[in-house]
Amino acid sequence: MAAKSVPKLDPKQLLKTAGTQTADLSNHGPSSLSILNPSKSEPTSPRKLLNSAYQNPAKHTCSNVGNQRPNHHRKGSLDALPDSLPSKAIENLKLSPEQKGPRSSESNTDNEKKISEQTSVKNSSASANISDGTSSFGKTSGSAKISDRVDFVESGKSSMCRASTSSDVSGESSTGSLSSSINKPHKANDLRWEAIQFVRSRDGILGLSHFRLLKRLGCGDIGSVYLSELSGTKCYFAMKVMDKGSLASRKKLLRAQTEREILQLLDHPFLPMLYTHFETNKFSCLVMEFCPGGDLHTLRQRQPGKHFTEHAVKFYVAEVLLALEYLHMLGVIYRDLKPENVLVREDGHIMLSDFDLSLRCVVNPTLIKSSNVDLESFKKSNNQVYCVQPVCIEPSCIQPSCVTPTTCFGPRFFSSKSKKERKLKLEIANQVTPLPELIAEPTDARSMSFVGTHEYLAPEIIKGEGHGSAVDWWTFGIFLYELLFGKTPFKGSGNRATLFNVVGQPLRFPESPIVSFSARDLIRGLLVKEPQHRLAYKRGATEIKQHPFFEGVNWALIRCATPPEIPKPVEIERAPAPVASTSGRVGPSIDPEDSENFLEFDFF
Ligand SMILES: Nc1ncnc2c1ncn2[C@@H]1O[C@H](COP(=O)(O)OP(=O)(O)OP(=O)(O)O)[C@@H](O)[C@H]1O
Repeated sequence: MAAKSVPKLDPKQLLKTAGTQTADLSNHGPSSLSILNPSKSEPTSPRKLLNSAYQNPAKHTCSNVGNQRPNHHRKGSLDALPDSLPSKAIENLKLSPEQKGPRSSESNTDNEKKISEQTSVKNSSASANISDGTSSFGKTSGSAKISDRVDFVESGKSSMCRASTSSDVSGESSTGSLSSSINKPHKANDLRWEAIQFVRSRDGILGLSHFRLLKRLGCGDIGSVYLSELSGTKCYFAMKVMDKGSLASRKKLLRAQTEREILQLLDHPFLPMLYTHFETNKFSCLVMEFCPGGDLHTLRQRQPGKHFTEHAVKFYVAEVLLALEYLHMLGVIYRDLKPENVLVREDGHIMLSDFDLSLRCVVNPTLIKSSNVDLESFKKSNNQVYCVQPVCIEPSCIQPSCVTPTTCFGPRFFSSKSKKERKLKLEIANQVTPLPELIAEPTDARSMSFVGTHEYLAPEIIKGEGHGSAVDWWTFGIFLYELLFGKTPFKGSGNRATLFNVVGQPLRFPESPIVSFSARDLIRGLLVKEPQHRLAYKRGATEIKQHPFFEGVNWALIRCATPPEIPKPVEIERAPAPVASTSGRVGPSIDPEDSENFLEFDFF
């Protein structure tokens, strides 16, 4: 599913055409927020922008993707373009460098160019460098060039990483299972994890030749995903294989890098586990958990009436909500929620996949409500607010905000009181009051990018007003609607009509199936066109969790709840390697240097 940018449309014109006024389109959101680290790129003409941002779908067809909707241009595509771009859209595209987000609309081809230049420089230099996808997060410190996550990268032969973050690391990562399980504590007892660690400690390095590629599971805009076995272990993985040459020529290196960096951060039951990442001369490979249950879009098609029961929906969306909350806490705005990207794991629980459209930004978790003491009186007496250190810093975005000046690392609510008094008060608080409420989500981040899937695009993205984490709550509302009703609420006859509907048409519910009041009320709260009035805008996922729709959900134990459906065990065919291409080779074959198996791949 190709990620595409779509031109910004003039909101007023959109409204005029749509003929309905449900949103205050002149509202441009909080004005105090600005985009950091502006792009240095020159103004780009709309067509040029689109040409670079969109790839001709015909060039990148994927013959074996089973889960695509009939409307396969679900992300922005050329057929969404108005015949003549409104002047505002053109203005938008000519924003001064200060106003542009570096990844905006993927229009920032210069940025990607830089990456690609850096890559080629690195390619020609020492081949033993090890890339560290996560080290860019430490950039603000200016010194941390080696992160504790280097062990996820098996080889740096031709790293896609920025030179400044990887060039100091050389040699094979000195990983052991100890450091690995520190990085991913939830995987300490995972057999697949242990198998990877075992092979790595035995052979020193992991590469393509350690895997048998059994079957292509699907392909996306930046690579193909293969079911693969770590040879001789009966441990199965989903391996995403990306052709680096193709990524560079299509200016997708940055997207691939973003996805890898985000995957390296994750350790959550409803998000993919990246077991390892390695590079060959031609390919960049991500080895992830394999989800045999397919995706929720395909699963929905198999339900009676092509929609899930409310009970099942509650389960799936609750898990997705937790995954989004975790991502936001890491400073990741997901931006691409849709049933196709929610995979079903072996145990029936979900796994959110596909992070190449995600945006990383700064977060400043903030305590907004203490359980037993009024925050204002804290501020008066202590002038301190509970704030946790930002988790990550993406050079390409975004202004965060902590609502008040903060003292980081730990609550110091009672500094003026004696130790004894403080202890007592804390004990009482712990007994009788709910947990403190902490915002750890980038609710104020703003990006000007134009990415997503038409039916799921938030109005503020379409209007080009800048967007933040509230876009994930909009998409969450559309997602909830689609699972319940079997269709999305604003779908028009074509992509362009859909965009108009999203911005201008009011939300309506079909008469059937009958859906509870609380479900409709939650959808109404989420699908508010103005992000600042949308549910969860201020306090993030907490607001949604407290909605009556989720009454009875045990958030802490949801991973132990029984899923609505457990996938049938997959018969893993012992297909003899190599996997030959089925539809004529599109991508290059792997040469002997890349793999002893001489595999051939289809790409894109
Ligand atoms: N961990 C996994 N387990 C099972 N199948 C997977 C897994 N990851 C991906 N797939 C399958 O491979 C397909 C391609 O996935 P991929 O993430 O590369 O692209 P995509 O979701 O189509 O979107 P995009 O074009 O934005 O990258 C998916 O549609 C899915 O069916």
